[in-house]
Amino acid sequence: MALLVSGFCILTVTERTTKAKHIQFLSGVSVFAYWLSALLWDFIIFFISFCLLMAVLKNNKADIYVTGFHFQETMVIFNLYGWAVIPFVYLMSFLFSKSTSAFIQLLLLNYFAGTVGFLMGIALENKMYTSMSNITRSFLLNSLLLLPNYNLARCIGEYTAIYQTEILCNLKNPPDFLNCSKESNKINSLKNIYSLEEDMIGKYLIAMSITGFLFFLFIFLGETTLQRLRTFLNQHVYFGIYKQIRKDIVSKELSGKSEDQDVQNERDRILELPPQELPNSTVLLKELIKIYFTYPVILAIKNISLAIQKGECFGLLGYNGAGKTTTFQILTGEISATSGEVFIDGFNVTKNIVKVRPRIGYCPQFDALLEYMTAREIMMMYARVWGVSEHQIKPYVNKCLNSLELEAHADKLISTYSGGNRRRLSTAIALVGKPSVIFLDEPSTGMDPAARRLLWNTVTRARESGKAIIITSHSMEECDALCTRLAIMVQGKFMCLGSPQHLKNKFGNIYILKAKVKTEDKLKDFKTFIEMTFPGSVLKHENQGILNYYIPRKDNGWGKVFGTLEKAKEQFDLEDYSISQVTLEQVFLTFAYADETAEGCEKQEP
Ligand SMILES: Nc1ncnc2c1ncn2[C@@H]1O[C@H](COP(=O)(O)OP(=O)(O)OP(=O)(O)O)[C@@H](O)[C@H]1O
Repeated sequence: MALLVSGFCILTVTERTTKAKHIQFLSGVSVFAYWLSALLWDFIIFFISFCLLMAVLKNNKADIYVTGFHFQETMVIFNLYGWAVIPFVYLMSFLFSKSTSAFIQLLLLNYFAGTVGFLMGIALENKMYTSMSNITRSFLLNSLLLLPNYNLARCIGEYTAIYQTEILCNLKNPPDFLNCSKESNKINSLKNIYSLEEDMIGKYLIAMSITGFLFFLFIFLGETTLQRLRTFLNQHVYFGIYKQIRKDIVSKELSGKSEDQDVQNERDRILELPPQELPNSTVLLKELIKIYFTYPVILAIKNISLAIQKGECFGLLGYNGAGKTTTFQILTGEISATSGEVFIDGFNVTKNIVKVRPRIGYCPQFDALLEYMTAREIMMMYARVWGVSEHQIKPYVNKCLNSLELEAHADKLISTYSGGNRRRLSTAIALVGKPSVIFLDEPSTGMDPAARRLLWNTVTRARESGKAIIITSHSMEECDALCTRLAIMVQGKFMCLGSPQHLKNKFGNIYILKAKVKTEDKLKDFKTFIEMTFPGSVLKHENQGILNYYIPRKDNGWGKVFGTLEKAKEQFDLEDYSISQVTLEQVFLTFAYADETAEGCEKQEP
């Protein structure tokens, strides 16, 4: 039994750690429905296993458990055990982050609760521990009642003892060690088997009925109230203490003031908004701070403010550890902010998460997929959860699968998918239903160029249909292609904000010149020519006659640069040349420099 029931933790741990549960909540599944359906399903498995066990007992002529009314009694014991132990395993599974270790440790716990617990219970009842006070003894005995496997073992133990005695007392010559007249009296009043008397199973059955309900209640409270308690502690206790003892860091790092004019303008605009206008943006972050109170304390988000409207695709760029995923986790209600407010479609994420969840589509950084389903099945499940009507589900799912060219893999198990196909499917799930905001955390990781283009088209179509999209990516090409606005995050702060073109114009105050000189003897002259004609130009790279220059834009228009290079082409025997504007990647790299050189750093313009 311990082996069977401990297995029920595998899915709950997997779905929690892979975030598949979070995605289901975002799709509109209520906490109650999620756990109740898990309980019902596992109970069906448990019941089938119980029936098989009964068949084995019957086959082995273990009549005291199966024949006549005994079958009903065995059924009551096992069903109440199932009712208690399944929520118990679910509750315990919250302590683990790996399904395999959860399974092994719960297996040991359940096994020893049933064996060692059983022996302990008997020893305590028989007052073998003479030095123990009665209070301690009854405390330990009552504590053991919290363990479903202990209750099962005691029920089976008492039950077997009663009926075994009955059989022996009915023999012609009952054994002498049994006081059969007394035992028969007890057995004759069969109703007593459920009584609360000692040697009867009543109290264990009651314990299982109550604990099953309590465990389920704790799970429900853990999913709802615990999150609120954690938020309260973070916002009012830990942050309050931190503000007192680290005033210097709070005033320097968390003030929210920015060196960058665009970031500061956005912040001022949001702070000046009257409270009744705050909910008008599709996504609004107001003075958002997230601190992880670990050792050492991590300032993951340092007071950022941002408003995103319908039809916008906003890119959140930054190096590993900049705070992008943390921002997403707060926006989707997975974790709470330490300070500040976040609104989605006018609803405060912290205070009204139930209303916020169905407005969000989320493709997390690591695929939150249920490996044992096919793409079609999982899409149908989410479509159903989103409320797509039953007769439309099939065409709807086909359309979604087609849009990311997944139909060829639609009926294969997800566990057999390649990394790129998993990302495609995760993105398709984020787009299911009618979310007004879609969060895509590095959606194109591992995709081939064709799949990436397909993704871009799908995202652009979603944006044009009026959804707000927030995307993180390490591909600057992708951000350039998709984003209407973007921000570069460094160590939890926005360092710049605006459209890709605006940022290129603002920070890319250089041209990039690539030229190939045919003959070696003209190379030196060409270099001197460039340095004289464009003072301040820098030779970034040289290889086999190919020169790569950064030319300052100041006083040098496109016309002047092209005109000069056209003349130089003949004069210095250039095989070819190209002039381009700075790329988004180069803008991004300037902030990398800032990230590496200083904490809470300022940007270095190229
Ligand atoms: N659960 C956590 N506990 C403690 N610190 C955390 C936790 N999650 C994130 N951090 C820290 O917060 C900071 C921001 O992390 P985050 O995952 O948001 O970065 P990111 O920009 O998404 O990085 P990547 O591009 O690698 O995904 C990092 O310093 C990280 O170590």
